[in-house]
Amino acid sequence: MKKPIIEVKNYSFAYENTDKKVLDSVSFTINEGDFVGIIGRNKAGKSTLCESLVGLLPFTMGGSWDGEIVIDGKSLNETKGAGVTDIIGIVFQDAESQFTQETVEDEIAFAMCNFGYSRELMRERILYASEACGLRNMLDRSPFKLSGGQQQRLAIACILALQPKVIILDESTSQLDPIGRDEVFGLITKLHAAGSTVIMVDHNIEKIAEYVNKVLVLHDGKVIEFDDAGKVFQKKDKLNAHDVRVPQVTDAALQLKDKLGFKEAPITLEQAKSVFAGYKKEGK
Ligand SMILES: Nc1ncnc2c1ncn2[C@@H]1O[C@H](COP(=O)(O)OP(=O)(O)OP(=O)(O)O)[C@@H](O)[C@H]1O
Repeated sequence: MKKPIIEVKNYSFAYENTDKKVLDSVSFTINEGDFVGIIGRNKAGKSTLCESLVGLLPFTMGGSWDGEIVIDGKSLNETKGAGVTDIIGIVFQDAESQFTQETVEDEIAFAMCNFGYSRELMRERILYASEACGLRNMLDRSPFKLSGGQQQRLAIACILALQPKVIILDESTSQLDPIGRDEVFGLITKLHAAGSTVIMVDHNIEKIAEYVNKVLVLHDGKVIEFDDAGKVFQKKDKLNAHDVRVPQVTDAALQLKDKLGFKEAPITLEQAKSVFAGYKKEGK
């Protein structure tokens, strides 16, 4: 049986000086090895949820909360948000603004220095993270002179050097061109295949449908759906009512569902190709 790595139990959160619950009685469990996409309209609370999962909210940045978040068996309420950097790490949208060092190598080393890693361990992890993220031949380059996709891969390498079990990407592909976006999705797919648990916030529904296995839909701070991606995207009417669209291929297939009689609409082009190829062969 899969082991729970993130347990969110009836968690509510309000920013300082407000009593509006930006997250309202949120409960869900993510297991080791899951690849979860978090979707929802603007201001649904997605970033607030991600920052809560790493303990930044409320413990570093303030705010009031209720309920509990447990990361790999550690309650953030008990650790006051600390002690989970080797379990869970977050990559934000604007990688460049977080860089402070003159070279890629120093940037990857930076967090490890702060955590007091030995020189040998740092060297080992720099090689591991730069290799995994395709930056091994760029260690002496300036982080500020990399392309958008390379900068996001560097931001991921900085997190990866700490070898967390869970990586969260909060809209980290939204400012990238299609090539940069594919670079990041390609890297994340590799990390997931190697055993990492991945949580990804992204407005690109097609990419989410293509890559993740579970989808969590947030709306006004509440979890509307949390299930296998294939199941969630069948619920077009419910998602549309919460300002979330389904993949275009699913939308089109749902319109043909009754006529063609398939049980579940495909959510990716690849799936659609095999569903519709079957119909062609059978001459239906
Ligand atoms: N530092 C803050 N102080 C007060 N309110 C905040 C703060 N940050 C976010 N909010 C509010 O919390 C709500 C949820 O914001 P959040 O950024 O978590 O949503 P989101 O789903 O990530 O949105 P988007 O898709 O637009 O990035 C919004 O109403 C936002 O205005």
